[in-house]
Amino acid sequence: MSVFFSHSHNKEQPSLTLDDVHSVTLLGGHGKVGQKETVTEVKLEMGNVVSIVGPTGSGKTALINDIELFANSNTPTGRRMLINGATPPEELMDDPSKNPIALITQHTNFLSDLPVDVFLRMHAKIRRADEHETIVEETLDFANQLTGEPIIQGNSMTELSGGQTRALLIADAVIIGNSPILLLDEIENAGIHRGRALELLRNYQKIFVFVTHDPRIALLSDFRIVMSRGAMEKIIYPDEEEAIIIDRIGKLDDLMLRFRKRLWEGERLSEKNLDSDLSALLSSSKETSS
Ligand SMILES: Nc1ncnc2c1ncn2[C@@H]1O[C@H](COP(=O)(O)OP(=O)(O)OP(=O)(O)O)[C@@H](O)[C@H]1O
Repeated sequence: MSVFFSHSHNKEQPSLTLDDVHSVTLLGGHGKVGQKETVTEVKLEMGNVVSIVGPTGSGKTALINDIELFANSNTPTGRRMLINGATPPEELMDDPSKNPIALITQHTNFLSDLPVDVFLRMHAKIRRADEHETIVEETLDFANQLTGEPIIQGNSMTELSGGQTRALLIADAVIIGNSPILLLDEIENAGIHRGRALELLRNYQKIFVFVTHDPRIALLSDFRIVMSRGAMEKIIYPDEEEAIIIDRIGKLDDLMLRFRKRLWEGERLSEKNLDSDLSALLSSSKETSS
């Protein structure tokens, strides 16, 4: 028996409300070829923003699925997931109003064709009756800061674009659902402002776990879990040098976004505008580092 399956980890919590959740612990299992994971224990605490990085097929989605499924040595990875240091009670999985986890992927959708404001008001009345009017506004405002394309309240949920849907799903889970644990699987491809999203999310004390291929999200996280061949291989905390680099990566990213916008607007790219954007980027990087 492995050392981390200690007696205390086998305790089951009697019952738990969303506000009682303080931490999630992952106890390592094995990788795709049965190799034992080098990282045997990871603790995610309230307020943490964490990224999972690694090449395609390295097991990033399998890792967040373990969190979502309350893994208890019963998934292909053999991992275990604990809440507040103990095995979560089964009722958490069965009752959506008690489940502390919201998983949002590129394929998650709302199953409703109601107008946006009607849907949000209905959800808010069920989840947070006493403050439902103000939180609907807060939710829409938050979603609109995440997406480049403002959401029109009267539009039906099914008319939302992919980016708007992802933004509203996140806002709804954070504010109305009040989920303490949010798992976000590659949402960066869905028209969400990444740097801004992280800044905004940090205003809410939650555990945010990003599966990401985006360097900006990975470097802005509190730490990153590096996956390899289905296993958690390393945990990396950003150091001072990375804190400096992130500023430059942000500028490179902004440059790419500018080019993308030009393409969207039907412009033809030219060497001249590439050169002028690159030299503006280089001179602002020099100013920052001097
Ligand atoms: N520890 C493991 N043991 C057994 N199978 C695993 C393990 N980890 C991942 N797998 C399997 O390997 C395949 C690829 O894993 P996964 O989809 O999680 O990779 P990924 O890093 O999310 O890939 P992508 O970046 O392409 O989305 C899946 O079929 C998954 O079930």
